[in-house]
Amino acid sequence: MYKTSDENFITLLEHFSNRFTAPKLCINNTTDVLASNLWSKLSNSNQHDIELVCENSDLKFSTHDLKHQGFILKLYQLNCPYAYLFWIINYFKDRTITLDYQGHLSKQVKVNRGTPQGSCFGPKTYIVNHFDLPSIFDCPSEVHLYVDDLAILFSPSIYLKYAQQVYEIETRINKDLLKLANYAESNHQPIYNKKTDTWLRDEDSPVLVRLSQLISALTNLTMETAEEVHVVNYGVGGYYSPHLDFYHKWENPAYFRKAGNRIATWMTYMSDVEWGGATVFPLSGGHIVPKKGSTVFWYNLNASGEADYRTLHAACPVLIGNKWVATKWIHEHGQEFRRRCSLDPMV
Ligand SMILES: O=C(O)CCC(=O)C(=O)O
Ligand SMILES: [Fe+2]
Repeated sequence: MYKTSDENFITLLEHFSNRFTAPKLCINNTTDVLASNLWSKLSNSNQHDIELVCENSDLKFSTHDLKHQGFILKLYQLNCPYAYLFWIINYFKDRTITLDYQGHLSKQVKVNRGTPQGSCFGPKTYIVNHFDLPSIFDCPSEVHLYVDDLAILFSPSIYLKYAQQVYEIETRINKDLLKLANYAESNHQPIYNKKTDTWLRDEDSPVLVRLSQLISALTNLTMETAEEVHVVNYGVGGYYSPHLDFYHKWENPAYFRKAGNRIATWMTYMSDVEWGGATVFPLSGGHIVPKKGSTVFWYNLNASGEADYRTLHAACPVLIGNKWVATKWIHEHGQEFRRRCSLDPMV
């Protein structure tokens, strides 16, 4: 286990004594569209910080998300000598970042989290910041910490002998995840116990065009009115509460005029999840364990266009690993000759 001895900080000081200039981040392999989006977001707002650059990153527990304020507090709690503390406060103070896209420099963006890319300050701050994390959990048999993730392993010898046990396990898991959230809060660390997401348009990559073609071929539904691909990432503790994918007309009539309701959901798991993260359908009693490359497809509406409430579903918390899904919501308009209507509301 890491100890914050003077020696470690002296090493840190040596490494960083020459590094007071603002780091420059180059975006490579970025399409013009993405870069100009990024560019306009940056120039239209002074709210954005380094988070914007890392918006698709899953390194939620890494030092990218290390808030400087929280880190300083932690060092203080660890009785870090004042001389080093002040040096580090100074090091983070007024740090800015400039994006370089093909020689075009953005204006400077204030950085209040993360450590410069490639610096050895990163791993060290990570260790200092998280070294006491495993101790907060009561229940798990093991907690593993990685630079980019955390794994909470619950007792491997749980056999479901009686129904009550399910409730007990759930209570234990929830208790520990709550502690994790509180820990994150007091360390000024964001914990993404919901999900992080982004949307990908067909224009972004030929792969997405092929995906749309594949979905259309397999479902016999048109993708003309479908939504962009919704990519979602869940870290440890990440979940999605029970919900329905379709909308009700009274919620947003304009939405319905455009393409109709979400007739069907196509969801591809882009990763395996070591433990947890299943998609559950509580009303129909089914659950799907994520498996990289596999897909779930279901109709949200009956053939009459009526909402099918049996499609209520949720994503269980991830306990070990990381979960990635890509979802395509397919709409009603254009399916008239592809999925025949029925007058029977139950069909
Ligand atoms: O991640 C999952 O398993 C479910 C995701 C989902 O239901 C949604 O994004 O609407
Ligand atoms: Fe959903």
